[in-house]
Formats: sequence, C-alpha cells, structure tokens
Amino acid sequence: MSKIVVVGANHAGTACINTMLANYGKENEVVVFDQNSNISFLGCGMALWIGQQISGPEGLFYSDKDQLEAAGAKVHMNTPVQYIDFENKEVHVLLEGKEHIESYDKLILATGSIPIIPPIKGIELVKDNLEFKATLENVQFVKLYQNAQEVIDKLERPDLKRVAVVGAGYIGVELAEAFKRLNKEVILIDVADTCLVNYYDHDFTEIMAQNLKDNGIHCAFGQTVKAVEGTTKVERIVTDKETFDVDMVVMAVGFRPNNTLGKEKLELFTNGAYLVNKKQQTSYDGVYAVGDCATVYDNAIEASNYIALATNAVRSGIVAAHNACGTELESIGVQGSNGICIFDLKMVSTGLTLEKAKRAGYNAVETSFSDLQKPAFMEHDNYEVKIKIVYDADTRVVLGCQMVSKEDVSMGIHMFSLAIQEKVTIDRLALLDIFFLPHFNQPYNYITMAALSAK
Ligand SMILES: Cc1cc2nc3c(=O)[nH]c(=O)nc-3n(C[C@H](O)[C@H](O)[C@H](O)COP(=O)(O)OP(=O)(O)OC[C@H]3O[C@@H](n4cnc5c(N)ncnc54)[C@H](O)[C@@H]3O)c2cc1C
Ligand SMILES: NC(=O)c1ccc[n+]([C@@H]2O[C@H](COP(=O)([O-])OP(=O)(O)OC[C@H]3O[C@@H](n4cnc5c(N)ncnc54)[C@H](O)[C@@H]3O)[C@@H](O)[C@H]2O)c1
Repeated sequence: MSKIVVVGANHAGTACINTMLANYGKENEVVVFDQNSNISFLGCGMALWIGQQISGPEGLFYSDKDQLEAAGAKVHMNTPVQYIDFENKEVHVLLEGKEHIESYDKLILATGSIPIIPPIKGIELVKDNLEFKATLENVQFVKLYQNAQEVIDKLERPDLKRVAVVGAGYIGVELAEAFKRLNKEVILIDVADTCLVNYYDHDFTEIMAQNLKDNGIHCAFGQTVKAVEGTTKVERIVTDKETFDVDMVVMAVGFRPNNTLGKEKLELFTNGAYLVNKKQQTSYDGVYAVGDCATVYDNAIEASNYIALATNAVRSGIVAAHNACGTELESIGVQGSNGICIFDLKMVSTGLTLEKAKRAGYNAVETSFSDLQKPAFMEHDNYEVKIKIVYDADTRVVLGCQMVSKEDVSMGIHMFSLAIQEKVTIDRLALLDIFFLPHFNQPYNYITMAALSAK
C-alpha cells in the first residue's frame, strides 16, 4: 500500500481524489490537506449568485470533506501546507495550530491559482491572509466563496452605488453584468482597447463591447489604472485618462499559478506554473501537479501552455490519479475551449484567434460567415450567427474558431475543438455531413458556408 498526499482539494484535487478512490479503492492511503474551509466552489456561478440569477450558493458546491471521507480519504480542512521536504518526502502542515509532518510515497500538488495583484497604489493585500483581503475597504478580489459572500453583503448597503471592475476578461464582464442587474452604476476598465482580448479577435470583441454599452455599462477600455484612493474605504479610481468616483473596486485582472510550495525544486513554465508532461508528472520523481498550478499541453500550438479553466483542472486531476496509482495514461491535450453569455449574448471559442495564431508563427488566415441560425421562414427564435474559422494557409489545418449569437451555438464549438485536436483541414470541414432540419439550422449552414468560402 502506498500513501498519496494531495495538497489542495478544489476542482483539480477533488477530481483526482475521487478518481483514485473510485478506481483503486483501498489500494492506497489518500491523505488530503486544504487550507480553505470549503471545497468545490464553482466560481463560474459567482456572477449568477451576485446578480441574483440563481437563488443562492448552495448548488455551487458538489463535494465536501464528508463525501471525500465517505469514499475513503482522510481530509484535513483549514490546514495549510507550509513546506514540502521533497528529498525526504514529507509535507509540513499547520494542523489545528500545531506543526505536523506527513510522509508520502507520491505527492499531488493541486494548489490552484491566486489573483494577480498589479502594483497599483491602494489595492495592496493585508499581509498573510488566505482570503485575499485588501487594506483599503471595498477593494475586492474574486476567487473564493468567501470573496463572493463579502461582495454580496457589501452590495446590500444602499450607499454602495458605483462599482468599478478592473479587467474586462471573463470574470470582469460577468461581474459587470451582475452588478448592473443589481442597478449599480458600473465602470469596466481594461488596459486593452476592448474586452475579452484573450479569447476573441477584435471584430468579435467589439460585438461584446457594444452589448455591454447597450446594457448601460460604462466601458473605459485602453486605460491604465494608476491608483485607488480613499481615506479608509474606496472613494475613487484614477486611470491615466480619467478619474471615476466609485464605492467599490473589484479586481479581475487574471490569476497566477500558486507555486509557493514547489517553486524552488520543480521546473517551472514561463509564468511560474509547474511544468508537467502529459502524465501530469513534474520534474521531480513521484510528484504530480494538476489544475491551475500546472501547465497543459495545448494542441493548437503543439506545446505546453497555461490555460486556467475548471475543465482542464478536472481532466488533469483524472489523468494524474491514474498515473499516481500505477496505470499509465496520457492527456490528449486541450484547445482552451471556452464560452460566455452576457445579457443573453453568447460567445464561444476554441484554439487560436487569428491574432494569436500569427503571433505563434503560423501563416494563419481566416474564413468568416454570418447568417440566421434557421431558414428565414422560421419567424420566431431565429437569430443571426457569426462564425470565424482560423486555419493554417500552408497545411490547411484548422487552428481556431469563434462564434457569436443570441442563439445557443455552444455545441458547435466542441466539434471545432475536436477538429483542432485531430488536425482536421478546412477542406474536410467543407464537405462534412451536417444534418438539416428547419427547427435547428439551414441546409447551407454557416459552418459549411464558412469552410466552402475558405481561399
Ligand atoms: C469567478 C470565477 C469564475 C470562473 N468561471 C469559470 C468558468 O465558467 N469555466 C471554467 O472552466 N473555469 C472558470 N473559472 C476558473 C476555475 O475556477 C479554475 O480554473 C479552477 O478553480 C481551478 O481549479 P484548481 O483546483 O486547479 O485550483 P483552485 O480552485 O485554485 O483550488 C486550489 C485549492 O488549493 C488549496 N491550497 C492552495 N494552497 C494550499 C496550501 N499551501 N495548503 C493547503 N491547501 C492549499 C486552496 O485552498 C484551494 O482549495 C473561474 C474562476 C473564477 C475565480
Ligand atoms: N466562462 C468561462 O469559461 C470563464 C469565466 C470566468 C473565468 N474563467 C477563467 O478564469 C481565469 C481568470 O479569469 P479572468 O477574467 O481573471 O482573466 P482573463 O485573462 O480572462 O482577463 C483578464 C483581463 O484583465 C486585463 N488586465 C490585465 N492587467 C490589467 C491591469 N493592470 N489593468 C486593467 N486590466 C488588466 C486583461 O487585458 C484581460 O482582459 C481565466 O483563465 C478564465 O478563462 C473562465
């Protein structure tokens, strides 16, 4: 019997623990440490909860200590791992306030990510706090259940009327919508000249930017935040171009891998993530890393990359579990598939945008098409869809796809995800067997038409 210690039991850790226990039963002793009081909080539901689109946070958890223990793990919550002695295979923790050493045969690091805190005057963290609390009151970071609860409590105060969201990425736009739904005045600030720059090309991001503006959000794009000011609480946010009087500042400028425990010993990716192979093995024998603290293999660039998504966290946890328990299993890699829905406008993407593909050195080109989802004679619930397929002009292989519509076109993006993974050419897509029924689509549908129009 070998002892496997898991550090971090959120999405990646929980998937790993459950896979080990479900498939290998009592073959291993599984010991888990997490510094938080709860596990499995779905951050994806945070904006829905804040914006009162769901009745409460209860459904945003899918596991807990009791469930993991019933399956056979020993779980220590509120227990930060402070240090790992990789040579002697020991994890040093603060257990109920006392130092405790746990030995291991194999180690899974699932310590996730922490908010990026840019060097802006006024947004510094209170030192050594696990819940990302800032020194100036009403500067909020959004990662944990506790962070969301705090924002909700503060929003109930009638004098809290104006909110600035810094970062117009996925979290920023989702929260901007949530605050607007609560009738707050919302300013959405990004250094980039538009929103969602990490996922879509400019023609697509402009559609979302217009959607945000149409719904009353003040977009301050292309602005660099210089300071957040106030005596004890937030009173204003100052950028290089404007000053906004606000009562709350929500920081959503991205996350960085939490590599504190292994950064001295393990090989790291450019952004500090633990560099892992397709079996989730780090550079240190017997040590695996999963989820947001680790790299993924990105099929679109055919190299390691950092793509922090719950979907990747879960899959990497499963892969690590099998390898740690003795069954060799390689990840098939990812395409970074993602989606968003803001005031009913839905956008989905996978693989590389045209801009990113060019930056990655591909001779990349695009083919686009816009049409109604269904034939024009379908007079109700029939929306415009815009699609862009990015492909390599030399090999004709599909590199990426973006779609936008009020229609739910999300299932279509999975096919492009597979196409990138399997290196399908744009010409194969043009003749793909796509069924037709007026309730769903058109005979000459936009996927076929975009592929047929490829030069
Ligand atoms: C607001 C928000 C919305 C999101 N929406 C989506 C979405 O719609 N779709 C999507 O795919 N992804 C989404 N994400 C990203 C997704 O939540 C992350 O990719 C995912 O949480 C990564 O899971 P993880 O288990 O690797 O890391 P984390 O969730 O960061 O968990 C790490 C765990 O490790 C523990 N830990 C860290 N250090 C220690 C230590 N020293 N000792 C003990 N325990 C430790 C922490 O307490 C935590 O429980 C969202 C994220 C946020 C914040
Ligand atoms: N729907 C989804 O799939 C979903 C939803 C939420 C979060 N997530 C994932 O969670 C992770 C974190 O999301 P996120 O929104 O924090 O990151 P993000 O990378 O999506 O967006 C960060 C944004 O902050 C901006 N930015 C960076 N530094 C800045 C600065 N100093 N001032 C102003 N703007 C600045 C960037 O230009 C970017 O637009 C991502 O990996 C994301 O994909 C996914």
